[in-house]
Amino acid sequence: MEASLRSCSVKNPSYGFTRNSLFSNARLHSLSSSRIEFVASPDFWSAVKSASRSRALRVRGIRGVRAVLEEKKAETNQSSEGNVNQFTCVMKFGGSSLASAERMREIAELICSFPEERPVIVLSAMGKTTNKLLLAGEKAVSCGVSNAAEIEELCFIKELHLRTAEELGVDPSVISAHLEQLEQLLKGIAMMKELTLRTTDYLVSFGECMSTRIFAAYLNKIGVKAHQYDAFEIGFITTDEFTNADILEATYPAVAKRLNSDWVKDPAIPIVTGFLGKSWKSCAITTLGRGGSDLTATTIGKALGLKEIQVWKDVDGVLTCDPTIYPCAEPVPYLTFDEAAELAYFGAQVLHPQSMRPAREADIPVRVKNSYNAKAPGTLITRTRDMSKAILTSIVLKRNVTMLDIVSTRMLGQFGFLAKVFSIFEDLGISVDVVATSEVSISLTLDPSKLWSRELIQQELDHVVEELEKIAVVNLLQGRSIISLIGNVQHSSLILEKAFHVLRTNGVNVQMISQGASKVNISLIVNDSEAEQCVRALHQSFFESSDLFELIDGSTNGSASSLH
Ligand SMILES: Nc1ncnc2c1ncn2[C@@H]1O[C@H](COP(=O)(O)OP(=O)(O)O)[C@@H](O)[C@H]1O
Ligand SMILES: N[C@@H](CC(=O)OP(=O)(O)O)C(=O)O
Repeated sequence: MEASLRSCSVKNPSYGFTRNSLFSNARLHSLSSSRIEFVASPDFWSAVKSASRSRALRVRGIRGVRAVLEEKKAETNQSSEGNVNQFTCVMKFGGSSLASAERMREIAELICSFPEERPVIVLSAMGKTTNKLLLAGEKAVSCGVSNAAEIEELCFIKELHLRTAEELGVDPSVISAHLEQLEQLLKGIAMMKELTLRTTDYLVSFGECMSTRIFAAYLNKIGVKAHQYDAFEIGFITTDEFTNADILEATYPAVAKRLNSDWVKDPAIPIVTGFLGKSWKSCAITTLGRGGSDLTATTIGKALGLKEIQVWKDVDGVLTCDPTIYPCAEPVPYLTFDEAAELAYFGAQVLHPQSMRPAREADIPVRVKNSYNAKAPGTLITRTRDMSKAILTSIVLKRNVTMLDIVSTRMLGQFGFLAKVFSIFEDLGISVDVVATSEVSISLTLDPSKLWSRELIQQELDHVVEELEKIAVVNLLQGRSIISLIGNVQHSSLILEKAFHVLRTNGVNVQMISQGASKVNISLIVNDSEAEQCVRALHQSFFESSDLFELIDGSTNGSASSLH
């Protein structure tokens, strides 16, 4: 076992050290009368940390002597708990990379093509399995117990997973218990005629539980030793907001300890379920919100202190806009964590909105790559990047947004208006996306899916308006879109000048505008019906013509594609 070197100096050197005073799970490295150096097992360091906040330790066998442990940096990779790290990177593969046996074979080859890496692998469910499971759950509520086994989506999922196992030459018994339990669960839902959020999470967990079992079995079959892990069994502790749970801090040391110590006992590539966790209160399975496997990957990256987090998608990295809106979108080579977080939060499906947080906290680069085109450089996301030539990075569209215009019924100079408005949103548990204010009025937008999990239903909206009307005149406007211009807000005047020119020539009236405190995002609110046309026109203007480059540095040599 490789281990880290720690040094330990004695505060009262007159006592000295002997070989006998060594800790049972530390190996002697060097010894003098006042200083001892040893190689410690991963467990040792966490025991020390939990035993003493000051990191001072009473050395066993020498009464009265206090030793101060110092960490010797940079000897080896360290996990979040100071454990020795056995792994170099995390590689996450989404549903689009795992849609069939053929794709799984290619992913196995891809992993093996990096023999210098010791990766942790995070997998999503195969293809569109999560959507199918959700649909199966909805159908089960009203189909009757006797019809539950025949639900089309259940049959599809069974067939896909059994066929994949067969085509990969894997024993179907690795998933047969799960398929059986899934059918039982759907019958249970049919019997109860009810699908709670907690049951929804249990239901969708079958997707990741099965994809990881098939893939780990396949790697073992081709001679690559792998070990399947359910995230909810290895320390992914979450809040109990079912369908949109948040990772709790306790996750980091727990996951590091489990993965590292298992590797020490029996080295094998960990194949971990993305998207899933365990509620700290109820101990039930939770999910991290749609696309949550990205967050699983960055959490593991931080827990293990890895050098890189890779998320493998079906596109050549983060693109200048959603390719389904405009196929001419181009890859963005570099992004900061802030840019990527804004982009994800404001609707770019390519990354989970919370996934940048652990990577940013631990300062670990995230690389977005294409599993269909591994040679493409992808997008590298880091804390900082050269912004000297950056103007606009990406254009993001969030549809189906509700906008509220709130005008105070009191006089100008009335203080506390903003506080009152926001306390109403807080009380109702509603998240606000974009805000623009004056002293007596506020325009804001509400997240369409209220944290990704459920629709802001009309009843809830009526309730918001009712509460706000106690202090203001309220105008509710539905069917709006947020177009977010992610980029270098140092050039905000230039970006706005160009954007408004484009929108004016396309006959579009902007209904609200806001520049975020993060200084990487300008948001424009337009009608849903005009939004896609706006994105295409903005893309053409910002990324496909060279006049912007000329405007920024007066040069005529630049190309538009160097501007992000
Ligand atoms: N700005 C963007 N850059 C790249 N992809 C985007 C962007 N906006 C939306 N997408 C969509 O995100 C998809 C990739 O994300 P996702 O489906 O979650 O991948 P996976 O399932 O592999 O994790 C792409 O196929 C693309 O259609
Ligand atoms: N399977 C889950 C989690 C996930 O991250 O999926 P993907 O990586 O395919 O976006 C979902 O569909 O939401």
